[in-house]
Amino acid sequence: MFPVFLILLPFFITTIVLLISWRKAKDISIMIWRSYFNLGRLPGPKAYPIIGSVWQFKFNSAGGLYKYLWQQKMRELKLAVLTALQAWLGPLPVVAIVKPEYCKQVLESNTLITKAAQYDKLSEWIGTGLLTSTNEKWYGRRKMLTPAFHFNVLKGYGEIFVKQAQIMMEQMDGHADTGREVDLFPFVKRCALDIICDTAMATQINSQIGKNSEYVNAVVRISDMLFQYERSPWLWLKPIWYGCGLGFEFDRLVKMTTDFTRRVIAERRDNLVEEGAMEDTGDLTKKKMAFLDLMLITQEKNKLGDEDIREEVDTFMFEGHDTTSSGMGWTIWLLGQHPEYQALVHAEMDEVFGGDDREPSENDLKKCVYLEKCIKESLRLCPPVPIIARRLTHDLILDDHIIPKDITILLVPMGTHRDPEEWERPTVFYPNHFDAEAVAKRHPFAYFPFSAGPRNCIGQKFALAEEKTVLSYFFRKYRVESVQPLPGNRFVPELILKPEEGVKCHLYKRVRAK
Ligand code: HEM
Repeated sequence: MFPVFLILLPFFITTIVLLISWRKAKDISIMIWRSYFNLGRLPGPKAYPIIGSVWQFKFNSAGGLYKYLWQQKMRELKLAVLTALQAWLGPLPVVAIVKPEYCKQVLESNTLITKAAQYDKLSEWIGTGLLTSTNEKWYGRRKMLTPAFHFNVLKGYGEIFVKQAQIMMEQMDGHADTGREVDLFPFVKRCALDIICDTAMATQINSQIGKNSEYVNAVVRISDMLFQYERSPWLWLKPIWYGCGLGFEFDRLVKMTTDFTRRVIAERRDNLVEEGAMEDTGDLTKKKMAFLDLMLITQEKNKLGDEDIREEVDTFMFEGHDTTSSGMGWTIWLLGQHPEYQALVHAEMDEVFGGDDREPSENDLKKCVYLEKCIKESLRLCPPVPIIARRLTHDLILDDHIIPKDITILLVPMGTHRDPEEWERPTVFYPNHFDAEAVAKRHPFAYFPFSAGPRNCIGQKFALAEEKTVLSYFFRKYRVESVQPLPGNRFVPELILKPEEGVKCHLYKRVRAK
């Protein structure tokens, strides 16, 4: 009996693998077939077999999708408002939706919560943590991690925001009043990275003062490679991905960063044990602790393995620093092009803080109302997460279009945020878009930089508090003039939206009203 079983085992496994691949292949073929018949009435770029529409997109990423979708195509089709588009990424169809009502249908759904295959490569780094998991795993993790973003816990992070903002000011100081331009983006990025390492892992990597550059560079390079992979269908073939060396580089960097996280987790556990702080004493929202501490303390109760914790920490590392640095970078850049709005921010800073360099209290930050409008307006024009992708787990009816099950649907905040039916000045920086009366008149899904519905960004309050704290220091101290406005400095729609040429500015110290 035993040897027969052993002989049959490989056949059994092969059959299962073939069946799974066959079922997957069958589902994909049905979806492609149905897409040919159902998507024809949606506008979109011309597609050819195998290569699809990618030949239309320039391969320097700055030229890509946005330029095509929202400028060229709208002009060609004489469309005032774009509602939805179809395109073919290689042999696979995607539908991009823009109309707020369509976005509502997807984002509010409790069933359309499955991330698209486009996140699979990212999962090789961050695993299937909160961002990439689905169904039961996602529900469990969301419930477990929500207390880490409780108002009381966020208050504790204020100290870290302040400490890192002060270091950023020191680092920038030598670049003010020099008559030379300076790219402020790397400063903001390192500040955001140090903040997330300290809050997520209780670890100071001190990238602002030039430490741990190997880890920092690896995180940056992985993000670049992920975007290169997504927009180049030929790289999806393993022989090409590895043949051109990218695959090996990617695997090496992923191993390096995940090993770093594993080391941090082990050291942190030892510290907590030493401090006698591993006890789960009930209401954890009353304590000030890093996300990692929360997971370690509740590890047994939540049945988490070390690798489960590792993937959540790396998820925060990915989602929690590139996004906020992009948000702060764009806000500085946009205010640097609009001295009239920057003067209003300065007036607010002087009113709230006088000539003081003090740490902003909760109340101070509440009073920075105009600064908040500018941050929100920057997130409108330049949303750090430029594309949100879902795999449809059932057919979706959008007006009279049937979007077939299994297709990838893309929500594109940059398009929705410029809908001329919703925004008074769709393509220009205009902080008054966030006046209370204007907000009340708008469709609730005309603005979703943090996504919306059940899979919204768990870190949005964290992000806004961080941005307000850091920028309140920046605008108390400096006036800024951007060197390159659009179109010279274009959007790079990587996984996170970045300015192609950085945030090049002239920086001036301010004389503050007391
Ligand atoms: C300006 C800053 C930020 C923006 C614009 C932003 C935007 C977003 C968006 C659009 C999503 C949905 C992504 C998708 O469905 O594919 C998301 C999800 C997420 N964000 Fe953020 N984010 C920001 C900051 C942060 C921070 C600071 C953290 C953590 C500290 C964070 C953690 C997460 C996590 C864990 C998810 C997955 C949530 C889930 O699926 O349940 N984000 N974010």
